[in-house]
Amino acid sequence: MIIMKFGGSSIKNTEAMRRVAGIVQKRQQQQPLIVLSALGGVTDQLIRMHNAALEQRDEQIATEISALQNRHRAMLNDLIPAGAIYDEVHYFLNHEFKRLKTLLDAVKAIKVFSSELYNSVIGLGEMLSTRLFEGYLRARGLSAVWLDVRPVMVVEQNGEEITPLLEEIEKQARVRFDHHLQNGMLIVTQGFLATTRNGAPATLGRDGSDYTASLLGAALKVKEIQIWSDVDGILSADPTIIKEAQPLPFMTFEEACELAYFGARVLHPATIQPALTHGIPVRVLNSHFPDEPGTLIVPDYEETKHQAIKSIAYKENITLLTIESSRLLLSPKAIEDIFDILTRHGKKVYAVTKSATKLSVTIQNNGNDNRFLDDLKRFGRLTVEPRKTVVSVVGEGMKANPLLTWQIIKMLHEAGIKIELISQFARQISMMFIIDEQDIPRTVELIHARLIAGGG
Ligand SMILES: Nc1ncnc2c1ncn2[C@@H]1O[C@H](COP(=O)(O)OP(=O)(O)O)[C@@H](O)[C@H]1O
Ligand SMILES: N[C@@H](CC(=O)OP(=O)(O)O)C(=O)O
Repeated sequence: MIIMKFGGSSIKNTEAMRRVAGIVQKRQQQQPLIVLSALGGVTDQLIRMHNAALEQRDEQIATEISALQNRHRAMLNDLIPAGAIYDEVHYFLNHEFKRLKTLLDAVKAIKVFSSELYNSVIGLGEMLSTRLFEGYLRARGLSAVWLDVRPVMVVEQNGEEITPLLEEIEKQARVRFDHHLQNGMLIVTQGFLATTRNGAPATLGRDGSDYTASLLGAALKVKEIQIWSDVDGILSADPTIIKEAQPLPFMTFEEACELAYFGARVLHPATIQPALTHGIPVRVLNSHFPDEPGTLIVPDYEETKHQAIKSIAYKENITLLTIESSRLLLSPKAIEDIFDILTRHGKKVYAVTKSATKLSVTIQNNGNDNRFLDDLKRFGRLTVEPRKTVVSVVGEGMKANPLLTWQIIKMLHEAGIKIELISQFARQISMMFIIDEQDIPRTVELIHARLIAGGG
């Protein structure tokens, strides 16, 4: 059995969905369980609708709802001929659109943010896409069944932190999925969606469908977890900057995790952990070119070692905070308190460096609430530098080549690119540094040309 997860880019229109159905049909012998995201762009649209409802912007809500309905209905009309399956899916979609209106009315009525309402609204896209796809598979004559992932994907929610409850997920997956699998059915289910232990709607976070795939893969002990996207695998750099970026045939779990964490959007960073725990290989494939081999992510293998740097990733919208105070010299508790403040305000920390009296941390700039800065000022002189980027270069071979760090620093210095902060563990597979946002293209191009495409 395998998991096949298709992201929004793979099912964004009728043609794409037909292609995906063909891919699944060809691999039926491997007993795939299919995990789908919402159609490309739909989750963003649902977030816009939710925000419009909070701000009572009725006209915008009406326009967005009709665009969403038209898009799904047009696909239904194209994909499924008139008949019982069409009627069933049509009824389901209408029911979900009505539910969406009710939820948005509730958001408008209470006028304050409710995480339950928010999660219900933004999770609706996966309900629509999966029902459409399952109906289409049946219309093609395949034995498919639509299953609701929400009672299976049980999580604990603590503020913004989501922890999947693995034992419960495994138990629920066995109870709800096993007999369909034994009957040879193609299960179609939703990525991204989850439910808290108390039954409240939740999600696994943006781009979380990859994580769903690996959690289900681990729960059902599958042979392989496949992440199907719109690129030929994990590439040597972001293809939007480097057109000639090349797919990497193999990666270790550790390399993939680092790259995903530092911005290689093609894979959600949490995907690796459940797969790693159970030693299940993850393969990243292109739904536009399904016969390409893609990238296979495995615990370890020899060939990786020869190329020092394999890929480069970056994460924008980073703020560099530096606190300068003699308290940092004398009180270890001050550091604990600083991290406590960042955690309480939901700030994800990417890199940290400390000297005798200075502490620098880089955080993702999420949201406009800057009250945490006032809290941090209590500790000493605070410098806030926004619009930074964390860049990470990754490759198993870096362990054996400490001079690479020096080469990168020298190269960027000669190009006039200022590095703000460097973070690297000794004998590790990655190195990370902070630059100005405006220097991203030049930095990525330089490192890719000289140290990745050039072979290092
Ligand atoms: N190193 C990388 N390798 C592959 N893709 C990358 C990388 N860095 C960024 N990307 C981007 O990630 C995109 C795929 O992620 P995403 O749009 O979330 O796909 P999906 O809808 O399939 O989940 C690619 O189209 C590509 O532009
Ligand atoms: N639809 C959700 C979950 C997801 O994973 O989407 P995608 O696979 O298209 O990145 C989101 O946009 O966040």
